[in-house]
Parts: sequence; C-alpha cells; structure tokens
Amino acid sequence: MENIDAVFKSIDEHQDEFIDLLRESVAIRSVSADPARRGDCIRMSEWARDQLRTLGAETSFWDLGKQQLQSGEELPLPPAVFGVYGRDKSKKTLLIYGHLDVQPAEKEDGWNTDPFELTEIDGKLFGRGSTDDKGPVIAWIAVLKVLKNLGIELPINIKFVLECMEESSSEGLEKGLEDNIDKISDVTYSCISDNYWLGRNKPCLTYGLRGICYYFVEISCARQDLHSGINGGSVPEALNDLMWIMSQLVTVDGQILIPGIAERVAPLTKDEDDLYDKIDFCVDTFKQETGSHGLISDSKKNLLMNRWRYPSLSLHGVEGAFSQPGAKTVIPAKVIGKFSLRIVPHMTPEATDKLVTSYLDSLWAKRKSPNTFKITSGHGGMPWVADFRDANFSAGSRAIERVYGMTPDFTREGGSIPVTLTIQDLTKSPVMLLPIGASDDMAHSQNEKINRENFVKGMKVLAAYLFELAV
Ligand SMILES: C[C@H](N)C(=O)N[C@@H](Cc1c[nH]cn1)C(=O)O
Ligand SMILES: [Zn+2]
Ligand SMILES: [Zn+2]
Repeated sequence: MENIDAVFKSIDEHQDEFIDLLRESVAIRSVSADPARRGDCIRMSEWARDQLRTLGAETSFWDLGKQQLQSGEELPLPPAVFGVYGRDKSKKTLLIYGHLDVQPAEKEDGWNTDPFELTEIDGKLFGRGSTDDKGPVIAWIAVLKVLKNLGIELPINIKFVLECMEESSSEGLEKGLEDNIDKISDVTYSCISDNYWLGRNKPCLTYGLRGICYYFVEISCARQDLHSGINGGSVPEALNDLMWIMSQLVTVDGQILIPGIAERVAPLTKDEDDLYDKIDFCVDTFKQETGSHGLISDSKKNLLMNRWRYPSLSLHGVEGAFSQPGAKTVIPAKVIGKFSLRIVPHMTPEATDKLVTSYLDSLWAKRKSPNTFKITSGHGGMPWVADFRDANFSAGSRAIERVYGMTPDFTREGGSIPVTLTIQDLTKSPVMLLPIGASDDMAHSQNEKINRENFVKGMKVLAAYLFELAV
C-alpha cells in the first residue's frame, strides 16, 4: 500500500480529464429501452472496448444475439464488453461488472440542462448516466489509467464485464456469461458499483438487492378509437376496465392485494431486525430528498424494511390512453396497463407470475366485461442477499475507511441488478456492491447527477479496494 498516496494525488490532479471522459460517455445516447437508440448502445459498447484496449487490456465482444420486439421486429443486442487485465496465476482475480446503457431522458421531462451534455453546477455533474452507471464505470477506467501512468503494477488480475442492456433486463447477458464460463471461472471476487449511498454523507457497502417482475395488462374494446359523445354510454370501455383492475393491486399504504405474495416473504429474524437499529438514516431527510408529499411510515426501521426486505408494487403507466395536455374526448380502443413488483427472498419470478396471473384472471372473471383481456409477463430478475462479513466486504470497508475516515454502513438496495445472482452462481465467488454516488443523485429521474466529490473520492475508494483485496 506504499503507493496509494501517489495514486490519490494523481486522481486529484487528473480529475478534470476523468470528468471529460464521463462527458464523452454521457453524450452517447445509449437508451436501451428505445429501439431507435440501439445504434448508440452498440456505439457505447465500442467506446468502452476502445477505452479498455487503449489501457492495455485484452478485449473482446460477446455477441448476445437478437432482441425480439413486441411488434415481431428483431434488433441486434449490443455486445457485452469483456476485458482482461493481467493473467498472473499467483494473484487473485476480481470481476468488475457495470452497465453503460441508460434510462430514457428528454429535456422536456423537466431537466434544467440537456440530459446528454454533462453540466457542472456547484460541484454537481448533471447528466443521464452520470451516477447510473456511466460515472462508476468511468471511475474504474480512471483508476486503471492512473495506475498505468504511474507505472504501478496491478495488485490483482481484473476482468471486466460491461453491458448496454441492464435497464432492459440485461437481455442476453445471462446466456453470454454461461457461454463464456471458462473465461470467468478463475474469478475470486466480484464487485458491482451500480447503486447509491443511503444518505448524502456516509459511504455504504451493499449486500442485498430486490428482484423484479414486470407485467402488461392489455384490454381492447373496439377496432379503433371512438367518439365519447357519439358512443359514450353504449360501449363498455377498455380504459374503464383497466382502471378498475389497476386500482385493486395495492392499497394507499403499499399493501399488495395479490393473495399469496406476503406468505412467500422470508421471515424476519431477530438478528436481521437488530441490523436496522445501527444504520444511519434520517426519515425527514429522505422525505425532503424525494420531494414526496408523505411517507408510508415515519419509522426508520419500517421504511428501510419496506424499501429493502419486503416486496412493493408500482404502477408505471398506460399505453394507448390520452396523456398530452388538453382535453381530447376519445374512447381509446386498446390500452395496456404496466406495473411491476419488486420481489424479495424467498420469492421467485416464476411463482410470482403464477400468483399475479391467477389474481388478474379472477378479477377479470368478476368484471364480466365483453372486452378482450391479455396479461403478459415482461422481464423478471431474482433478488440477491449476501454475507457482508466476508473478505470482499472487509477489503471494501478498509478502503472506505482509508478515504473517508469512517466505517461504512452495510445496506441493502431496493432496486434490481438482474445479473448479480448469475455472476455469483457462475463464478462461485462472493459479490459485493460498492456504491459511490449519494442518495440524492436521482438515478432514473430528472436532473440525475453525481457530485464531483463522490466521483473523485469514489475513484480513490476503488483504487484502495484493489490493494486491500490483494492483502
Ligand atoms: C440499481 C440499478 N442501478 C438499477 O437502476 N436497476 C434497474 C434495473 C431495471 C429493471 N428493469 C428496468 N431496469 C432498476 O432497479 O429499475
Ligand atoms: Zn438504472
Ligand atoms: Zn444501474
């Protein structure tokens, strides 16, 4: 560790260069959910491969096949980038996973700046992907640049797996990892920086994620849209049916109304219950950061448990319904309601699909509507919970202490990173989540940002972690 101060100094000196690299990556509109942006996602993979290659990594693309769209059209999936730094058999090997695709963003959604032009205001770097997850991936690249420039030998071998479809359920990646199992079977530890601190000031290490199950409910009442004056009162309406169904999924205080879900949740043990008392989390700050009008509970423990260890159900939208400003008076012919469940141990996507389908079928039977009704399951991902007392977490914790002078909180994350469990199972190695962004970064939302300080100190933590892992 005698070199670490030189590494930290170089990170400080070159921080503007690394911010420029982040700026370059943010400018690539790699929105994986938008078929029109698939070319940008592929370009993003190429950009990442070139960065790693320039640094001296052995790089390759994993072809992940094609994506079948709802329309029947097929689109190429962006290739995953595989990079290898060092093949020294006497050293441990760390697998680093990250994603370079982003959620959709338009200035008109309420951004104060162009979402694809990284803009610094008061030490905050605004831009889509700045914290989720281009910033953390660039932080890793920056660390390798610094080590290379200083001529410092890597203390461990590194393997990168970077993808451009995470925000669209990591389609193709599980198979890509399985097909390339021989290339990752020597992995000792894995690290993912793709979540956030629990607050603005205290670093965390994360040992759990919720999974996800996404659903589409399609109801059609006519061949084409109808005039609500001419036809209103004569036709049972699709949107009326859909609203009735969607209103029976979750109560105002977040209770999921689908029978059988609650029974599947892992029981709370005394040990787990005790963990929540020590965590640094302020309910009032959380309320203020989310800008929400109210919270489902004002107890710290209940809120954290609701975010991390219990399932939640969210309604996302209705395709086909009128959503522009103004007062259109149409009866939509076909509407598609969208909702998802965040799932937790011991739930699985398969069992959840059955419970959801059977409940929706029973509601539809009760409705006695003549309309057509179809439920489709979208993407699914398993939850993940690890032991935070292992050597990977100890190395992460020591790295954080070195940079921040404090021990991190051990947290879980309510979001999902579908490939985490796959990486753990295929490499048979422990995985740790090491977030570098703050709780108010607003991933997926308007004005997503990463603080310059988090970005720079994050690089230092990642660098120190490499050396701590080697110990
Ligand atoms: C936690 C991670 N940064 C993230 O944002 N994951 C997404 C994954 C996803 C699932 N469906 C679409 N995207 C999330 O939790 O929403
Ligand atoms: Zn995300
Ligand atoms: Zn992410």
